[in-house]
This record gives sequence, C-alpha cells and structure tokens, in this order.
Amino acid sequence: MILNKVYTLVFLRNEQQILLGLKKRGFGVNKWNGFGGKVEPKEEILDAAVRELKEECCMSVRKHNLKNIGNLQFTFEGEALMMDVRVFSATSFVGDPEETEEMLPKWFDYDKIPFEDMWLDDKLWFPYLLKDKLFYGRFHYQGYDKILNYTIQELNSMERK
Ligand SMILES: Nc1ncnc2c1[nH]c(=O)n2[C@H]1C[C@H](O)[C@@H](COP(=O)(O)OP(=O)(O)OP(=O)(O)O)O1
Repeated sequence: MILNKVYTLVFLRNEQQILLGLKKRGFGVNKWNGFGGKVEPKEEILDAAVRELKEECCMSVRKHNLKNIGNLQFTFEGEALMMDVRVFSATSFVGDPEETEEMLPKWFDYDKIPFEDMWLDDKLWFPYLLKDKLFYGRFHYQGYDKILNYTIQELNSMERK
C-alpha cells in the first residue's frame, strides 16, 4: 500500500522576479525551491501553505491570494510513499524576505532561475508556472538525482474529480 503525504509549495512573484529559498537542512538541502512543507493532520492545505511561507521566509500571504497552479506527485523506487505536492503562486503578499533556520530567500530574475541547483524535475514544469498555465506532473525517482519516468500535462482547471 502506498502512503500519500500532502505538501505545499508556494512561489511569490512580481513582474520581474520570483522568490526562491535555499534549503539549509533536511530534505532537499542545498537546493533552491519555493517555500512549503508537510500539511499537518487536520490542517487545511491553504493554512499549511500560509504557515510554511511565514515559518520559512517570514513572508505573509492571505489565503485568497494563493492561486493553486499545479499538482506534483513524486514516488521513489523501492519506497511506498507518494509525495503529493500542491503548488501555489501569489503576486500579492506582505513583508521583506528574511533568512530563517530552514531557508535563505533570494529574488531571481525570470531568466536567471538556478535550475542546476534545483530539483531535477523543476526545469520540466517551471515553463508552465512561468506562463501562468495550470499543470499536473508525476515523477518517479531513483534516489533523489535520477528521474526514471515522468508525465506532465497542462490542465484546464485544478478542480479534483
Ligand atoms: N522534487 C521536488 N521538486 C520540487 N519541490 C519538491 C520536490 N520534492 C519536494 O519535497 N518538494 C517540495 C515540497 C515541499 O515544499 C518541500 C519539502 O518539504 P519539507 O521541507 O520536507 O517539509 P517540512 O514540513 O518543512 O519539513 P521539516 O524539515 O520542517 O520537518 O519541498
């Protein structure tokens, strides 16, 4: 039986730049990514997204300003776990990004996104994010540095059937 764990992943954006954070510890250490983490038991997904963003880079966003733009599912060869990552984007937010014990935030121009220091899958679905398209991706990894197979598609809506 596969254990399904839900995660959030939030990207703050403006006209010229996107905010990424360098993970300082734990899963994905030394990779640039959006901000997010595990949804706690009984926690609403949007509440988790707001909480993780605040915890990881001290930025505040209102739930209604979070747009669900994607869903990423990750499995790992030999592991009975599926990471079900709900991806959000926001252009309205409050605060100045601050380094925390988990993340070092930095704004990146859209043509300078550091894909070589990000998860391998990111460069496959970022084009959807950057063009404001909704997307679904499924990636099966061997370890954390090799994708054995994947599918990715544009969606018309994020509604779950
Ligand atoms: N392959 C890939 N591409 C893009 N983004 C991700 C992955 N794998 C991932 O896990 N992620 C994202 C999903 C989450 O936003 C984070 C991982 O969350 P994590 O840091 O493990 O969760 P926390 O709840 O913050 O963990 P603690 O360290 O606080 O226990 O990366």
